Amino acid sequence: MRRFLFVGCGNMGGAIASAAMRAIPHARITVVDPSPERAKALLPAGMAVETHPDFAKLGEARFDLGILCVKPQQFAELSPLAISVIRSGAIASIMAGVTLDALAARLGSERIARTMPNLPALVGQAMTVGVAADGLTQADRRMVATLFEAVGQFRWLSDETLIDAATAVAGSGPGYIFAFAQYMMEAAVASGMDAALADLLVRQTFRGAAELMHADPRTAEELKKAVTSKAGTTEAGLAVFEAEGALPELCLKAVAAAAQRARELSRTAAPESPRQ
Ligand SMILES: NC(=O)C1=CN([C@@H]2O[C@H](COP(=O)(O)OP(=O)(O)OC[C@H]3O[C@@H](n4cnc5c(N)ncnc54)[C@H](O)[C@@H]3O)[C@@H](O)[C@H]2O)C=CC1
Ligand SMILES: O=C(O)[C@@H]1CCC=N1
Repeated sequence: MRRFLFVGCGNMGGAIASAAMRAIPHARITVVDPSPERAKALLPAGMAVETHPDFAKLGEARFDLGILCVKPQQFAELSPLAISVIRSGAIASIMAGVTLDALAARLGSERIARTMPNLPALVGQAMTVGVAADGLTQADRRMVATLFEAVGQFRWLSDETLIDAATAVAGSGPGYIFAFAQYMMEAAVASGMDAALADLLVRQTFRGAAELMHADPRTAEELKKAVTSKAGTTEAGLAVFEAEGALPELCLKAVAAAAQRARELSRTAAPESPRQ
């Protein structure tokens, strides 16, 4: 039996805890969240989860893995009691921009993984990367990988500096895709469609394109060419997206800006004193 402690059960904690309950046999899940009603609403009905508003009743409890799913500011405010419970086992953080050094300094433990999942965890299709501190054992690494494989795909990174780029591409990536869908819907409405039809056309086009890209071994560029007829409509649309300074350059700039923000968050969340 694996005992998982979820610290924070909002969008991401709720999604990962739900998947763990479904996919990991004998997982025993405990959730601490000051909004237990919201937390329960985000978890599947009828599943056995112990939910607490704080750590008051957990002083003696021990866990195999604590998963930190709070915002970085909320992490900074965790009580000494919370920290002593969390560090009873291995620890996985999903917080953007909180480094292994900052985690180790605050938690007083080296059995830590810093991970970055994304919101499609809600439908079991997350992309998660992780980087392990030296103190994480092989058994801990397998436990962390098993947890994140329950919500999608998981890869270990060998270098922590890559996690900022991974955050900019995959952590934030669904937000860019949803923004693109939003603008396509707005363009469809501007072309005369009603909002419901625009919504249907864009949702199904995104779903179909994503499933094709998953199922078909051709590269994204090859698939793009398969849609594009010589002197046809796609070519006309792509000429706008691929004009100088347009989408390719915007993607480079957006990923660089998000990675830069991740680095800034790391500096803000840096430990006040270096770890011993
Ligand atoms: N939303 C996203 O797409 C992604 C978010 N992340 C990271 O996940 C973390 C959580 O993000 P969301 O789930 O979106 O936020 P959220 O606001 O939905 O969830 C945070 C939860 O933590 C709870 N909380 C606050 N203080 C607490 C405490 N002292 N003890 C226990 N629980 C406490 C809140 O009540 C809330 O339910 C952030 O650090 C973010 O960087 C990582 C990847 C993707
Ligand atoms: O926007 C953020 O900071 C978090 C991390 C990746 C997705 N959401």
